[in-house]
Amino acid sequence: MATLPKITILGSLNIDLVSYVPHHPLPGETLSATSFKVSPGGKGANQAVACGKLSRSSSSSSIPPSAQIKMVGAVGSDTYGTLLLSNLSSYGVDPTLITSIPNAKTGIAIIIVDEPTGENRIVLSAEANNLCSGQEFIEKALEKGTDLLIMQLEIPMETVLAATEEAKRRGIKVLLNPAPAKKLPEEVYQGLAHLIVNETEASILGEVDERELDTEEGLERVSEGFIKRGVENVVITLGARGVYYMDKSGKKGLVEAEKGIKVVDTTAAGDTFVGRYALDVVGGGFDIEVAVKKGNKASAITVQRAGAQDSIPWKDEVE
Ligand SMILES: Nc1ncnc2c1ncn2[C@@H]1O[C@H](COP(=O)(O)OP(=O)(O)OP(=O)(O)O)[C@@H](O)[C@H]1O
Repeated sequence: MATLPKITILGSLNIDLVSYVPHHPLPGETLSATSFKVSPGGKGANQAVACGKLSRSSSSSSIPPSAQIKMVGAVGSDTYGTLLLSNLSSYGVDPTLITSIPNAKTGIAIIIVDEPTGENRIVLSAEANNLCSGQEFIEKALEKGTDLLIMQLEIPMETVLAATEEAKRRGIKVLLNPAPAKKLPEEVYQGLAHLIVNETEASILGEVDERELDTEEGLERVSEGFIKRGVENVVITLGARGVYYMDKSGKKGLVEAEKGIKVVDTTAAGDTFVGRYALDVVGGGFDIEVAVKKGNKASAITVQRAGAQDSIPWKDEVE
């Protein structure tokens, strides 16, 4: 049997503790929530789940998986850590390279959602995610046979930078989704295979006003800027407008978002896009336009469902 292409995600794992309230509490106020839920999250884990679900069938037997997905990161030695690992397994992601750090706590996001308006307030405690540093993580992320390394910016920047440099040295392709946006050193862009940004990230990293992205000419200028800095493939996701792409050969275009759908919750739309696009990167005969169109279709399914990882479609739902 041919070996499956291998994608590794090096990034964050969090547990979201979500309380739904009739209004945001005032200072000193104790408020009863109308409902509460615990759900696995973190951009790293969400993108790993997107790769896992989109590379295999929900019924597991009918379609064989199209890729092997591994996650590298850190959790605490608590029940939330255990929950995150078993959750990844259930979505087809191999969690065995994730480090459970003794005496550390798992990353937590405390989210309060005002039910009438949907406005949320979030307190993020990165905890174990902040301890994701050192050569051990880089070696795991670049294990022999890795075809693509995906990273975001919810773990220490020095880990992302060191892993990027080492991946380039070893000839392993990197897909960087620099979220949340932070300025990056220029050498990151040089030889970077795939850069996927949303509008906010594009304007911060591209050093332009967000209004510049309102027109196709503006999107072209910003993308060209990244290509000149050494990126091979640039993708800007535009929410309800769709996706803009450009590669170093000059191939470019705007793919419109799917129309006539009922948008319920856009959480994890970007993560779904990254997962579907990544599977095309390792699938052979990569064509940026085709990869972007598939990503756009998959994330249109995610926005029609509530939740984060739950809302990401399986392979048999997009084919
Ligand atoms: N309202 C929508 N209708 C159709 N498709 C959408 C809509 N919103 C998002 N999408 C799809 O999802 C992709 C990613 O969305 P977006 O640009 O908002 O990413 P993001 O800001 O990284 O999202 P998130 O952080 O919530 O995961 C879009 O490029 C588009 O393909």
